[in-house]
Amino acid sequence: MNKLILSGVARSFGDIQAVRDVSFELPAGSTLGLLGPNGAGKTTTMRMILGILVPDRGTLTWNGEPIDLSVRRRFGYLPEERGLYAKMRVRDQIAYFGRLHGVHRPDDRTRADAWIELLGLRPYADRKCGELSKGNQQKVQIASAALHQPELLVLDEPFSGLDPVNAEILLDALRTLRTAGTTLIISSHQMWQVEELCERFCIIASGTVKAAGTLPELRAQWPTRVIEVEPATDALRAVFARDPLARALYTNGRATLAYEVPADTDAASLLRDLVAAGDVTRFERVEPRLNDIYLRAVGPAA
Ligand SMILES: Nc1ncnc2c1ncn2[C@@H]1O[C@H](COP(=O)(O)OP(=O)(O)OP(=O)(O)O)[C@@H](O)[C@H]1O
Repeated sequence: MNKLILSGVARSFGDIQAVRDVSFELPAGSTLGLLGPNGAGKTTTMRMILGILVPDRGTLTWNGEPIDLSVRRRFGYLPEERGLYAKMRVRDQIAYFGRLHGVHRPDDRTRADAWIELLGLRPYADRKCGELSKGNQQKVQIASAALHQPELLVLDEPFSGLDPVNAEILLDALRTLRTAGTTLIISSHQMWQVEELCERFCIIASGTVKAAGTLPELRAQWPTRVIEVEPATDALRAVFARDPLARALYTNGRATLAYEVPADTDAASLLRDLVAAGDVTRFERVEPRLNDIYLRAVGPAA
């Protein structure tokens, strides 16, 4: 099966160990959310996947081949530091980056126009890139990275700086790529967008993998249960307070109590105790969200 494999990858810069030990496998056609606090080593990992940085240790392969220049030409990259030719016009710029990756004329312009439509850039197509807002420049750069229909598209913080409408437009474009079978690696601090888009997640902190897998796999490793109860009264809070292992979580606009309880808690007897203590309008065992899993996985590194 075609896939990306990172095995024991490490990279330092002088005394700084940016990536200590990262291993994961990503089947071709799937979508990976690469998560981690600032300085975790995400960009360094992405640069090694793209063959821009050489690892000090470990191996990286795409469909069994080492990632050399010929493989790298089939990849696309939105780097963290954005860079466009300020004086070039939007359509020309997107087409130019496509040609650099082997898209011939007139396909370059046809594809550029399709991306301009997809990302809502039509009003800016003939404007110079330097005249566009930061968010629109970012969309131009995403189109430039994707024009040659890369096998693997790596996007470093693609949602940062986009307003909610543009973030939704980008999310739609990425869903289209996903449906077309493009393998996607996305680093982001925007949890709900990553949760919505990605099938797999790799959470790294201090250059090592803290948790990896699909959301059901990550949830299966979650050691406790989360219980939500309404209304949020002191009488119901007091029931949880009797269990020294119960820990209060969020309160959803103060209407809901959410507690983490040990996995072997007897939910039926907990519900009986709550009903005996007060009026319970809702009692639900909820699955932890990606954000909860992230916070637990990165721990003090966050
Ligand atoms: N070229 C470099 N020279 C020296 N140190 C570097 C270099 N690139 C990265 N680092 C250091 O390596 C560590 C990991 O950086 P990296 O950019 O990979 O993290 P990140 O997870 O992408 O962070 P962020 O979310 O803030 O973008 C940091 O301590 C960073 O300062």
